[in-house]
Amino acid sequence: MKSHAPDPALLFKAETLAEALPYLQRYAGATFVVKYGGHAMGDADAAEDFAEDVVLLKHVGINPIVVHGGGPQIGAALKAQGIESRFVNGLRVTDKATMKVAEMVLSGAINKEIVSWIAAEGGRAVGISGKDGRLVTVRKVQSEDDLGFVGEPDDIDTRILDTISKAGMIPVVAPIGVGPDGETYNINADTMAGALAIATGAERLFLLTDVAGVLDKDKNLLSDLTPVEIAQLRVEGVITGGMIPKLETCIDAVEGGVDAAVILDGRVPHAMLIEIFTKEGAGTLVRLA
Ligand SMILES: Nc1ncnc2c1ncn2[C@@H]1O[C@H](COP(=O)(O)OP(=O)(O)O)[C@@H](O)[C@H]1O
Ligand SMILES: CC(=O)N[C@@H](CCC(=O)OP(=O)(O)O)C(=O)O
Repeated sequence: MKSHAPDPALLFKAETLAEALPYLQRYAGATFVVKYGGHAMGDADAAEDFAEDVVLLKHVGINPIVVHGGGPQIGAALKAQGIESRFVNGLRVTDKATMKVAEMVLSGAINKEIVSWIAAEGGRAVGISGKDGRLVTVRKVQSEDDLGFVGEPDDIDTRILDTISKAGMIPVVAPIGVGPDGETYNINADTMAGALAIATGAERLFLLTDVAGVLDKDKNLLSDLTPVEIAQLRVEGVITGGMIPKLETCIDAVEGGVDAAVILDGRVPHAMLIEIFTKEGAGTLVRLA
């Protein structure tokens, strides 16, 4: 197990711990929702750094809530079983057989793996999905093509999250919800994280992915964006693919009361701490203005 003593020189760009202290204490009591994407879960070192960061946040009085993805891992498991996957607007068409595999991968494998990483760093995590404690009740996503068991959060009951956080533990949530009649639904992990950030009154939403943040047409990092600027980038065709729903989630979050949403590279060591505790920051920060 690594030491949790923060290295002020490395992490906080401060000369002394005293200089770093105001940064550390600034967010005490706040809730941060951290979405760890399937693409960001690269190697073991990245996972260890991620878990270490989450544990450190808890140590300094922040309530981290982890929401994880697992798209590539679900894809691999489906392929191994000879089940074809199809996406419509970035959402996986989910029939009963696909849902079974997705739940096995998300709730059974990835969720518990993240709980183990956090335990290895000295933290206490509780792995759940949106079904537990009826955390997330969904409505079926309506689309021209029937997407099957794909849901979007309709009603969120945060009591289970509050209970876990207040007990000094870290909730780790798989992007699965319960339908009105108790059926299991697949939810896009970004959407799930955004909805939980709004429902918990989170101060920050972090979306950890596999790029440095939002890049402009010359591939330079855009460090700050407003919803108006995002709309402009979409018109210019600079934002495509998976970045579109990601930024829509950020806009929904900040319009829903989250102070800022940040897209950053989960493969970079301690990217989240650098963003939170240094003046330079990391990734792309989305704010209302
Ligand atoms: N302007 C842009 N800046 C950065 N990434 C972009 C941009 N436009 C599209 N992308 C794509 O969005 C991807 C991130 O979305 P996605 O693959 O859905 O992430 P995740 O699996 O982590 O949720 C990047 O890897 C990149 O290929
Ligand atoms: C409905 C839907 O598409 N659900 C996603 C849930 C996982 C996810 O979103 O994972 P990433 O963040 O790693 O992409 C899926 O089945 O892939």
